[in-house]
Amino acid sequence: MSIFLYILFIFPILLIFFTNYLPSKRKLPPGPKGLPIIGNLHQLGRLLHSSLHKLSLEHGPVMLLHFGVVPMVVFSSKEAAKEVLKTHDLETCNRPKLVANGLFTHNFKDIGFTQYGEDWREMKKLVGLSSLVRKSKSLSGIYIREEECDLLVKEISKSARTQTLLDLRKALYSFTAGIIFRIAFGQNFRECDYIDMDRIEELVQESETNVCALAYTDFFPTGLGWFVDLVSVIDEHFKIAQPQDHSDLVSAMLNMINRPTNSGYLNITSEHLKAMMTDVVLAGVNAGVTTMIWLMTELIRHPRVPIRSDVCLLSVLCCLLLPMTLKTTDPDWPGESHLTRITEEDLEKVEYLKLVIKETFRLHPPAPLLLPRQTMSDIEIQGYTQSRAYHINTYTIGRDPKSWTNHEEFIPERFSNNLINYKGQHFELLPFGAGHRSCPGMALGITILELGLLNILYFFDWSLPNGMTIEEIDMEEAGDLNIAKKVPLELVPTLCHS
Ligand code: HEM
Repeated sequence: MSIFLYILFIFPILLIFFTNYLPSKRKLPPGPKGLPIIGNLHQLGRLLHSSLHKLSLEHGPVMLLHFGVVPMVVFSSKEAAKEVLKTHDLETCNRPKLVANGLFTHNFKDIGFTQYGEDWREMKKLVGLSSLVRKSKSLSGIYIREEECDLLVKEISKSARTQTLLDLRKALYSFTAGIIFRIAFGQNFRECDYIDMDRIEELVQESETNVCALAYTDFFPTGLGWFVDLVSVIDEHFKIAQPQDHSDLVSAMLNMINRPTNSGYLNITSEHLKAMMTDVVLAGVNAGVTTMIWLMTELIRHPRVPIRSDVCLLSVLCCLLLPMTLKTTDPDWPGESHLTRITEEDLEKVEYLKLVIKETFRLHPPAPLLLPRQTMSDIEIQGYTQSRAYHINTYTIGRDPKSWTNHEEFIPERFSNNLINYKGQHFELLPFGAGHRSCPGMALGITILELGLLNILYFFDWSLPNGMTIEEIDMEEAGDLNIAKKVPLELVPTLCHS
């Protein structure tokens, strides 16, 4: 019995103690002193990125902490991020198996949390390069986005006509989820009764919290029945008798069952499907909506020169440049009989919007710590030996005074005279990460973001509810992986084009 106890409890504790707390020959990064067993957990608040930001100001851009017994290095400078994500890309593209090892998404059958290897490569290809991109670039993808833009504009014009408050997040959520569901799963949630759209936002938040809280339950309840009825989605794909059509993700995955890969056969199971759908909904919908809300909040907070005049200029530019393409008799369409539909080509004409998006990403990266990574072999970063799990704090990097003047201010023009973009080559701005584990949905994510924003800025003027001042806008953050505005952004839209 005592040997059993030793093996089960005492031996692992001693092992952790010796490996983590006793002096090591390696040069380890500095960091706040922790307590036995709980490590630095007592120094971390509700918002992890914000706690790490404060700690890094004290301990430097490479910092070692212990999340309980798990050692974690946090990189908070663009130089460290560059070294780790560029120089050591392949060695550092694994995901750590965190505390609740094995409890993560469907036994690591998803993309985001799975280990580097053949399965991951095949799954990532599916989201990043093949079906999703093909579909999103195809005519049907463009058509889906146009339809969803129309629905968004009509929904908002109802509030504009009655001058009632609108919870912008709700409208943008159904716009974004509408596009992602139709492109990724081939399902229009408005037309099928097995997708509970009213609960989807709530459930996405809930599942994200579960991932982060490392709850000792199954993170994503089996069957995904609470979210989307997977069996119905698959049935629907067979029912439509379209075995040749691999244009959406589910069709493409069904097509991959038992397809040979470089290392034998990739057995796509229903676990893979569930995990992939969870990834796409969590990663694809939330980050975009969060960014649109932060951007609108910042625009409302900055009505003065130079921001205000530039936002006006944006509208003026839109008026001048966007073509009046169609006529409509639709009574719900804002304005008179002309339907000025924003097309995807118009996105190239509104340069200022792109600057505003970059500035929003800088100050409010939707996933400020990216997803955690782990080195696959010992490497040296910024003079320290590194063979541990690590986070990159893009929140701190986006506010680093060495990279940004007036770093706390919202100034989109800072991007007008430089080439910094968010595609993973400039390590001071990493909203999509960089390297092998960067976001495969970036192109689609950006298109949805720009389209949604241009539609709501072009057709409507936005104001705060009666009596509310800019100073009263609450900027508190909430969330775990995805950091959103805590208090809903409720605004009154007014039609501005007829
Ligand atoms: C504005 C929109 C989006 C933002 C800001 C965003 C951001 C991110 C970030 C920061 C990561 C972690 C990257 C890293 O650790 O280096 C990520 C990963 C991921 N994203 Fe996105 N994302 C967006 C849209 C999308 C969309 C539309 C999809 C799919 C339809 C998607 C699918 C994924 C997946 C599957 C991963 C995991 C990749 C891996 O681990 O290999 N994302 N995203």
